[in-house]
Amino acid sequence: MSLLKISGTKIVDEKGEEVILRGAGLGGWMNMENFISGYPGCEYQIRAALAETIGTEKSEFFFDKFLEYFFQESDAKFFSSLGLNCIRLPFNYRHFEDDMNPRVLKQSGFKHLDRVIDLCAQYNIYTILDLHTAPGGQNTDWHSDHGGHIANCKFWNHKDFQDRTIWLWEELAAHYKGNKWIAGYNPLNEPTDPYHIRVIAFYDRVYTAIRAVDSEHAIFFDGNTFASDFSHFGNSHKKWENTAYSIHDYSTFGFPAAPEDYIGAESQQRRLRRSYEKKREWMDARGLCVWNGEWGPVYARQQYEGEATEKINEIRYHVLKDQLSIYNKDRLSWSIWLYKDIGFQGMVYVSTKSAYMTKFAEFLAKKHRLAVDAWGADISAVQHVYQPLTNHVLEEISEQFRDLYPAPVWKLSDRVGRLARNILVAEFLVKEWAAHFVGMDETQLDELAKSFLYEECEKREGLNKILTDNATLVKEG
Ligand SMILES: O[C@@H]1[C@@H](O)[C@H](O[C@@H]2CO[C@@H](O[C@@H]3CO[C@@H](O)[C@H](O)[C@H]3O)[C@H](O)[C@H]2O)OC[C@H]1O
Repeated sequence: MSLLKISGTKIVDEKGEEVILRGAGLGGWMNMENFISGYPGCEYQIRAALAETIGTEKSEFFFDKFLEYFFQESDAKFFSSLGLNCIRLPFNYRHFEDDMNPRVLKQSGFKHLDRVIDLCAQYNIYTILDLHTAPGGQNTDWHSDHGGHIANCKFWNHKDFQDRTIWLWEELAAHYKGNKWIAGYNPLNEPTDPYHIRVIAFYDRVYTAIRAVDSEHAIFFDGNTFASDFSHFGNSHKKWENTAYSIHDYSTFGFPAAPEDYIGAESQQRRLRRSYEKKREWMDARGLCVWNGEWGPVYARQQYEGEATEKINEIRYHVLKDQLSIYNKDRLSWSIWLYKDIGFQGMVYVSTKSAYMTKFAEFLAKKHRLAVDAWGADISAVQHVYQPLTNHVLEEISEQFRDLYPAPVWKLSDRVGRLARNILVAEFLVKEWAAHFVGMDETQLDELAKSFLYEECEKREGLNKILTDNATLVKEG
């Protein structure tokens, strides 16, 4: 067996036969996220708060146990039993480099990443390494773990952050060179470069750096603006070999803010397809390989949406199926977001009866009510608080100055409330989250982390069935 390669529009094996990668992202693990792992704000904030609250030793013990339990052999076995063959592994640079000790590799970063890559390999699952959080933060959102929202942020304006990212990829490429179960490297998740050209210059640099160390692994480049826009890429692809291009195909119909209930009407299907086709236009015009690195609806939860849960989720499954039928026709490789979480989007989720969910039940309900997680937020309970602020901006700022990048992806009305909730209010909740750990000993911390163990989790059967059906469909096709 040799490494997978990109050949024209396809991913191929050593015999030149097409391999369609179908799977999920392991978000919330080596790049923790508020709505996935169950806390407010950003990972660096809760790590600092927990260390302050219970001490560094206990805090590190908890996070290490969390990493250990989150993905184990039983997860790989289950995942492969569904007929899926690839896991995207998002990680945070902080596992490999300390901001106060830049360019010194932390070998400890490989402990869990190597473990999971090897476990997946044992079950014939490819992995794709995804740098989800780069030094300085490469996008406007919580998942690049920098605590701000400015698109023209540190990563794009300070060469040193880019240099450190290049250095990190050199180290990673040297470490993983030759590993046949790694399908490739995804050097930067969802860049948001308001000028659209610095991202291309960065890709040139990271491509050259990786290739100098590792000439074999495929590279998967995300489009700008949350992997949706390649319109400024021009002829850049001519410099990049063995490279595929990643779109993130989230449909508004799969979220609480959908404009209407999805019933599969012709106009809705057209909208679904159009939004997908627009993202891959640049690749299609040039015969390049497309990978859908993130997509998928979020789901209603009994504890929040009550009786409406089932009906909402049927609608979301309908969106999911219609997206898959588009992808199947195109023989598209995809990675659904998300393998495991606390119950909003994952194929597998932490049980409401678990130690973690019991301890945090009230706190998580408050977070939900305050809509402090931007992802799929239901803002109905707090809209009245933020509407005056939106009105204020509308009254005081003339139309010509309202469209701040990433507009039109971020609309003004979303932007004002979203930032206030997701950054400002969330910050006040960080210490409240950490306070739940006061007085816990290692046995109790272990128990809490164990809530994320596969054996303790529930499965989103409807979602898994649809994924399996489609994985098989394509194999037979
Ligand atoms: O870590 C992931 C993260 O990668 C992902 O990021 C979001 C992707 O979607 C972005 O909004 C979409 C932009 O395009 C429109 O057409 C879609 O309707 C929007 O959903 C969003 O701003 C990013 O944060 O999200 C989930 C995280 O867990």
